[in-house]
Amino acid sequence: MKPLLIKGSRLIDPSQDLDTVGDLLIEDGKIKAVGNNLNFPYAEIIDGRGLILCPSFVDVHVHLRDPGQTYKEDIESGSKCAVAGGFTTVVCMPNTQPAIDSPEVAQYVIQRAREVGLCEVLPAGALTKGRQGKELTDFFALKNAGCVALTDDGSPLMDSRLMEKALRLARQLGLFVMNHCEDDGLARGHINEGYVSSLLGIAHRSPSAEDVLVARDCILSYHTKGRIHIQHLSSKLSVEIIRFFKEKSAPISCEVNPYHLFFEEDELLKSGANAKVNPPLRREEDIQALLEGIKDRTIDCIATDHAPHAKKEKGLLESAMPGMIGLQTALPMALELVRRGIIDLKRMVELLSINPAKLLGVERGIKVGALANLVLFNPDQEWVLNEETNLSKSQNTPLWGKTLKGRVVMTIKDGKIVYKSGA
Ligand SMILES: NC(=O)N[C@@H](CC(=O)O)C(=O)O
Ligand SMILES: [Zn+2]
Repeated sequence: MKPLLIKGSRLIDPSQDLDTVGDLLIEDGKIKAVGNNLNFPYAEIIDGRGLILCPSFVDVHVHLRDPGQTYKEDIESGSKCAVAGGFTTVVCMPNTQPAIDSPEVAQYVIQRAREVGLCEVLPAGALTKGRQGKELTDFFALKNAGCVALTDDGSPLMDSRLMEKALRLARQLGLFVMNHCEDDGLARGHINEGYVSSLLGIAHRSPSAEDVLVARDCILSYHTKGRIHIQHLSSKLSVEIIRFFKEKSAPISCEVNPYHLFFEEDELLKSGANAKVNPPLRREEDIQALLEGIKDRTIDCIATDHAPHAKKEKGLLESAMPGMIGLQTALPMALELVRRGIIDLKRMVELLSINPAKLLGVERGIKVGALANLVLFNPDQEWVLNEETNLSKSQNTPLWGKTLKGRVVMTIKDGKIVYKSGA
């Protein structure tokens, strides 16, 4: 591979307290030099002027639907979406068919991702066999097969005794537990409990469903000292509960799906089932609480919960599958937070790259000698997510056909260009 010399971009890396314009040389997969007026005659020169170069993004919550539901996404199409969105590491959820509840399925995912050769795909193993919530999986075997975390995502683990045991066991194995926090009994409905659910007469999923399980899992993490990662936060009170337990030094981390930072429940009246997601889009007061959590570091990372569904699965609201695709839209949405003055670019890179990388123990950073996992993006380029630009097998997002601001120009994984935008 020819060395790459990216010249004149704005280099941003909060882990190195770096925000400066300069040149960066990549050789043999690693960052070889960072500085001004670098000249290496044998290198491929990339003009980075007017662009931002930062550590590539890490997504701890994606659904690649492979094995078993590859009609709506697979490891190849999902990897293409990831690198086009600036991600070079993703954690894929185990709600596949069969579930990732055995070493064999975990190994399939890892091998397939290596064959595709675009993005590092790290499987999360299921917490319980078949994600049934009844019997813990073999955490030791799943860890040895390459699983980095354990979750039954798509479903909560309701049995508190099992959750307590899982936290203890995962801690001993150096794994962490993630949970989809919506209490089954309170989340039988489809959309947020509010004016839209009453207007449409559709059964709701109350915020209490999330708050109750977030509180339980924080309490269990506090007592067991087992690491819990709360997935896709959506409610005001759950942010406050996590803030309280983080102040008591419980080993808790959490994520937010960008859609919950921008869209209220009334988006369902505009986008129909394309705005149906679990947990559901809620209200302005929830959005404000999540944004507060983004600012004061209660929320550790942005995770897309990229959840592809086929058109036929996004018909009537009640029967539609919940979830939205998000790998290619995370950057423009996160940049909108910067444009609105809610966070700065350094905090954005922390949320999309540095923090999720730390959660997983994967390396990210602009420092000489580090593996070159980088993304070069144009924060001002406008583009539309449509048939031409979408790389997912699915199109389920309220952002379909909308103009987005901010686009990846190039994504580099271990020194190799794995994505280059056509435009
Ligand atoms: N978030 C969703 O609404 N759907 C996810 C499952 C999940 O993450 O809960 C999916 O797999 O489609
Ligand atoms: Zn979930």
